[in-house]
Amino acid sequence: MYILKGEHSFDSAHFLANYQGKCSNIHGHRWKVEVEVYSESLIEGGQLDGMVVDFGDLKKDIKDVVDYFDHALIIQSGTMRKETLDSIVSDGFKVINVDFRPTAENFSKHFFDCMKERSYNVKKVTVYETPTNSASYEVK
Ligand SMILES: Nc1nc2c(c(=O)[nH]1)N=C([C@H](O)[C@H](O)COP(=O)(O)OP(=O)(O)OP(=O)(O)O)CN2
Ligand SMILES: [Zn+2]
Repeated sequence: MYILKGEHSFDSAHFLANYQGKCSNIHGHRWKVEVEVYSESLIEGGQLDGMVVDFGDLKKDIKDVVDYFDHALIIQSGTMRKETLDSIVSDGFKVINVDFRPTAENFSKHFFDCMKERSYNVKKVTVYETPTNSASYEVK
């Protein structure tokens, strides 16, 4: 099996609601997202001869799905008081509501699904919250 890997990073803030500890506070990360796609065969003929997919196309699609979250405050829907949320939004800050707790684990599944929607055979997605903390979602 052939496996290709691409990565892209984004900077954003989040907090973990209902968490006892410092991560319940709004804080930021440079999240690194690694995406692995697979194929049993290679394209034959033409410009893509000998490739699973052009690295350039893979890179662009990873960047598209990842950059959506760049320089934003990511909030699990329903975990911030409406008044607080309304103030932040009306002051012009970029807020993204997600329907999952914004953990590295949930982001790895989220980006896995995003790349699958773009028709990639996704093998594994790894999300680094810090250089030493990461979570992966993969198919066996
Ligand atoms: N399994 C998970 N555990 C935690 C997650 C997560 O996504 N999955 N996330 C957090 C927090 O978001 C937090 O930012 C991580 O903090 P921490 O583990 O403290 O990491 P640091 O490297 O910043 O720790 P320092 O001790 O400050 O260097 C928590 N857990
Ligand atoms: Zn965090």
